[in-house]
Amino acid sequence: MDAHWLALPILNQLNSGVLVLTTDYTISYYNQFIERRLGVPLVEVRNRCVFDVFTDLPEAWLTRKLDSVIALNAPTFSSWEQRPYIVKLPHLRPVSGGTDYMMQNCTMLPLQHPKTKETFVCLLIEDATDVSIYQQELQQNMLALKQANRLDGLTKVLNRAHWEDLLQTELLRAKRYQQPLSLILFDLDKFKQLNDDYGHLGGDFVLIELASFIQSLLRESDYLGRYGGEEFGIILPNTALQGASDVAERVCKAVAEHKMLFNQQQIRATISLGVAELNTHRHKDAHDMLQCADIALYVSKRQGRNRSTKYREQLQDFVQKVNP
Ligand SMILES: Nc1nc2c(ncn2[C@@H]2O[C@H](COP(=O)(O)OP(=O)(O)OP(=O)(O)O)[C@@H](O)[C@H]2O)c(=O)[nH]1
Repeated sequence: MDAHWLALPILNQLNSGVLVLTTDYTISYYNQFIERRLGVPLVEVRNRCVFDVFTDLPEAWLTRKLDSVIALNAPTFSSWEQRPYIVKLPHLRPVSGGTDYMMQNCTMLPLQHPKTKETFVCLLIEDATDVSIYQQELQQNMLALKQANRLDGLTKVLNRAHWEDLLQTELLRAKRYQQPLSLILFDLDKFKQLNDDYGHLGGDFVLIELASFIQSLLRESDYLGRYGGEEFGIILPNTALQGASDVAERVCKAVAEHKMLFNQQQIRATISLGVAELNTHRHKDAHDMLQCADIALYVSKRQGRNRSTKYREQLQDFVQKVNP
């Protein structure tokens, strides 16, 4: 069967762009897919240089590609991920998802006229806008999911699992590069009473408010995490004991002075803190360091709350005496 008569109707119904160029880059043909989007009939631009008609084309890149297709007599492909579009065309999607132009996969094919033997290059342009938008959405959702997995649902600071992983990573890093590393554990004082006075919602409000307030007092390189109910931890990379203790004192004072408003009632809360520095000889993992900070926190509680304590060896004796 002679199939020539099929070509034109099919080319014009095709849901892809077909653009045919001569070897000196003049337009020989484009189908209705391009015509509709460009708004210029083929007869007006036939035999004109493609770079004069599509002024946004990446000329240097495209001539290199076209020349190699002609020279090698082999097709080449460019995906929207490498180059979002070659021929700048609007997409016809009602909801653009932030993309103004049609994302394109483009195959460049060498063609030869059967009679004249003249060489042409055909650019087959597939609309990849939908795929690119789905991929963007997927990436955004994956990112949000990853973030959600790392954050505490109530306070939106790091959750315990992720925070502990970070502590272990920072501990290994500090040991490897012989840098200091400190840790603060803190716990809200008399939080049970606060829950009783203002209800569980009031308690939740205080946790959320203080987590965000304390976060604002820290460096971006410090990691605040929720360790348990009303217990939190701060990892301070590259910080020695005295520096971490200064941070703890500053946070303790700021929290005590911070007024919070819940249901037209003013709430004040205090915290007790324990500070420990990494001892490369004694601490083999994050758990050992946490234990020291916990002892220091315990001492702060025993000594009247609303204060911070630096960990030192003698505190072990203090704990022993109180809890024989
Ligand atoms: N609202 C609220 N309360 C919580 C949450 N997690 C733990 N709590 C409460 O925090 C209180 C902690 O009480 P305790 O462990 O006795 O400590 P405390 O009352 O803070 O006393 P000290 O730590 O000794 O100062 C308990 O009543 C828990 O129910 C939470 O997510 N939201």
